[in-house]
Amino acid sequence: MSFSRPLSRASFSLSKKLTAKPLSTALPLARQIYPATITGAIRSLHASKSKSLKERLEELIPLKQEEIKQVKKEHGAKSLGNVTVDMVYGGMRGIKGLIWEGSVLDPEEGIEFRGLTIPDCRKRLPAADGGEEPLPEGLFWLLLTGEIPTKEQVDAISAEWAARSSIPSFVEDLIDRCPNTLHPMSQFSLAVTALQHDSSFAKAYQSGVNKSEYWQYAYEDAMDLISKLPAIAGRIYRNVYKDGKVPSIEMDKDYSYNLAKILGYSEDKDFVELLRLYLTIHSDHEGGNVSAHTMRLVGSALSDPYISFSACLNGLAGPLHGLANQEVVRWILKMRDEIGDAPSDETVKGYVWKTLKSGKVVPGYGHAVLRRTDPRYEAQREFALKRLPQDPLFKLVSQLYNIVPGVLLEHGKTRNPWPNVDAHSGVLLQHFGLVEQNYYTVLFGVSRALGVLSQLIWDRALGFPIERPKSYPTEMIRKMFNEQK
Ligand SMILES: CC(=O)SCCNC(=O)CCNC(=O)[C@H](O)C(C)(C)COP(=O)(O)OP(=O)(O)OC[C@H]1O[C@@H](n2cnc3c(N)ncnc32)[C@H](O)[C@@H]1OP(=O)(O)O
Ligand SMILES: O=C([O-])CC(=O)C(=O)O
Repeated sequence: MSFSRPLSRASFSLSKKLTAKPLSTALPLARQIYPATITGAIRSLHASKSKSLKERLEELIPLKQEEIKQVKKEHGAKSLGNVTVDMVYGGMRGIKGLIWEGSVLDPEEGIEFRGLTIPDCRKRLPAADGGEEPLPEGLFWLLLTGEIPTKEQVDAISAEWAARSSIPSFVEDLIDRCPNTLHPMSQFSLAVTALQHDSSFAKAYQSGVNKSEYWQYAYEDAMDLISKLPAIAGRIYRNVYKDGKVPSIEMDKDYSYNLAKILGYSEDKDFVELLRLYLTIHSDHEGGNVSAHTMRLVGSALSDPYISFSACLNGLAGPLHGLANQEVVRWILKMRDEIGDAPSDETVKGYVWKTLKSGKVVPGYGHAVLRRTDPRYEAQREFALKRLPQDPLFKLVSQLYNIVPGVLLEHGKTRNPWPNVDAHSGVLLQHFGLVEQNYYTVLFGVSRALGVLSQLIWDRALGFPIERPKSYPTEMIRKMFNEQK
């Protein structure tokens, strides 16, 4: 196996994805799946310029309800594919069992947010004044409506999120009482659960509100929760790693700037830009990943958005999922300690083999669905090549990109030898001085809120039922098929 082969294939994907495309050719996957919705959404772009997000949703919900009624009438009895015994034992891989409106993941193309790839989003979503990267506020609008908002609409969301950002003092106390040794993700999940105290959805349900109105309360909770995440995430960071003093939010600044400010890094424009990109690209990855699916499952019991999101965060905190970004940096730093910061390719190869032979995974590589370099990795690599090309850890990450896929192919087990999003994110944060690896998944969680909460609003608007798939014990599977012989 030549070392250069994996990178050249990845580079090919990169250059292919970065070629400027008109929107009409940038949407092949989405068009196959929901042509009318996407085309309709694009057509309606101009009509909706003066609307607020909630007003626009009010218009879109009855249309989507009607569309689903039609789809069920026309196609309700058709099969989406077989479910084999292997699939059931294999983590349900490949079973088409969920509806998720905001994004679709194609193994070869990567993620599309309402039909837009990551390069499309970086080109088309509004950026901050003087900035280049998309504002996550715009991505949230896109996920919810399928439309690209104007800069004014995005600014309105920034202002609304800043206005809703304060957290109750008992939640501050709760975070302050956590020992510094409690993992930041556990503190995060705990604080989000406590915010449930003020859930509009839970209160409305208790007061017996009509189910046709559920989405409005889910919307209010989602907006409040997203708004409060910087105050929570920032407080955890300042308590665990700094002096415990939490800077205040600025009402006229965007979400990423404010998060950067609370963390203590807003002076560095490049860091703020990184955060805008980071929060955009980590937001959504269709419905089957552990965090999104957990959100859907828990929310389907009409658990309110806060406790559903807290469950989602607990899933994200697993090392095979979001926590992998922490594991990647730990693994790279350990490698540097063991073999130095300018190792030969052969020495790096030996370190990767040592990890595999000790029965561990190589963090940041492989994916349950993707069969190419993750476009989120590519976006971060592009950011690094432009803004920190000489960073020594970035150089190690690039060297690993050249070597790990070849080793994993030779090892012969991993279905996808290419890097995923987590192989890159931590090294960028390290560059800007945010070196505390255990904190990284908290930032991932802030971003994931945008995807899972936008879908939860739709779940309530569309009246999706409680999730309850069928299960069997092994003994029954055996008997079922033995009897057929
Ligand atoms: C945001 C995200 O969640 S992205 C994913 C982040 N996670 C990581 O980077 C952790 C490292 N990667 C992995 O563990 C896996 O590739 C996962 C969890 C992402 C996907 O898991 P799967 O869909 O089961 O992967 P796949 O079908 O390729 O697994 C086949 C075998 O290869 C192994 N494998 C997969 N990836 C790797 C890897 N990076 N290093 C070593 N072995 C691997 C699996 O553990 C499995 O081994 P087993 O048969 O002994 O159980
Ligand atoms: O899609 C997955 O299974 C995991 C992932 O990359 C994500 O959730 O961002």
